[in-house]
Amino acid sequence: AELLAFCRQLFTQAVKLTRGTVSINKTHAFVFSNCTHGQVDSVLETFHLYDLTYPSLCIGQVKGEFLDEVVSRATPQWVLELGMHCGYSSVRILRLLGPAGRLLTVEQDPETADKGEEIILVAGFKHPQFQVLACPSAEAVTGIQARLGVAQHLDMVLMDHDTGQYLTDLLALERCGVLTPGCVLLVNHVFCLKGRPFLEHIQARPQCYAQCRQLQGMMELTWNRASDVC
Ligand SMILES: C[S@@+](CC[C@H](N)C(=O)[O-])C[C@H]1O[C@@H](n2cnc3c(N)ncnc32)[C@H](O)[C@@H]1O
Repeated sequence: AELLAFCRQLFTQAVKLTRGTVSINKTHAFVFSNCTHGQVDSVLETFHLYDLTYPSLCIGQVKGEFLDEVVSRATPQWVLELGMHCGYSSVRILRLLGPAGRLLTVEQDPETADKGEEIILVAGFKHPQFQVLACPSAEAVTGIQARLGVAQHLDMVLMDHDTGQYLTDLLALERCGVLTPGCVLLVNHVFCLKGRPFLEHIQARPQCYAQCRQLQGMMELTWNRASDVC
């Protein structure tokens, strides 16, 4: 069965390679025109269908289920997502938030941000459940306190943008004091070369960061800060 799964994966990858490079326009057009508008499950299934045949930047179903499990367990009120792309992970998060739950999602490319926002709306979510910030993560993180209003805290952060930017953004979040004790960080592609400074930072501070689980390069961490040692 494992060999069969491996062969299927190889075949899928080979098919995808013949379909060119990742395209936000193609992803958006496919999902927009093939899903049932207003039905969140249909939106996700249509992303999965696209992902079977075309190259895509979305985290996909396996990591998506990992994300679901983390969100369901953490029951966050405020979630920050860095790297929205076409809105796949945003939709997964939003469907699991409680009535008071809010998502701030960041995408540096304005056209991509528009397309991702449209997919979130198509899935049936409305403002102010979520807010799209079309700017680089560094800018979004710098102004995060103003966005959080009276809450002034984040319960969960998903990093799936530019691995070379992970540490800078994390340090900025630490500095502005918006991470609540117990805040969950879910960090994708954490083991790639550009992610090394981030990994070294958290591994050097076991009193501040507890490493929980990881799946295919996506790592779950908890921010334990309760003193000045961090
Ligand atoms: C891997 S995709 C995100 C996929 C998305 N999380 C999902 O699963 O559907 C990364 C996205 O982050 C954006 N990005 C890269 N660097 C960024 C930065 N510094 N600030 C904000 N967005 C960034 C890219 O434009 C791209 O759309």
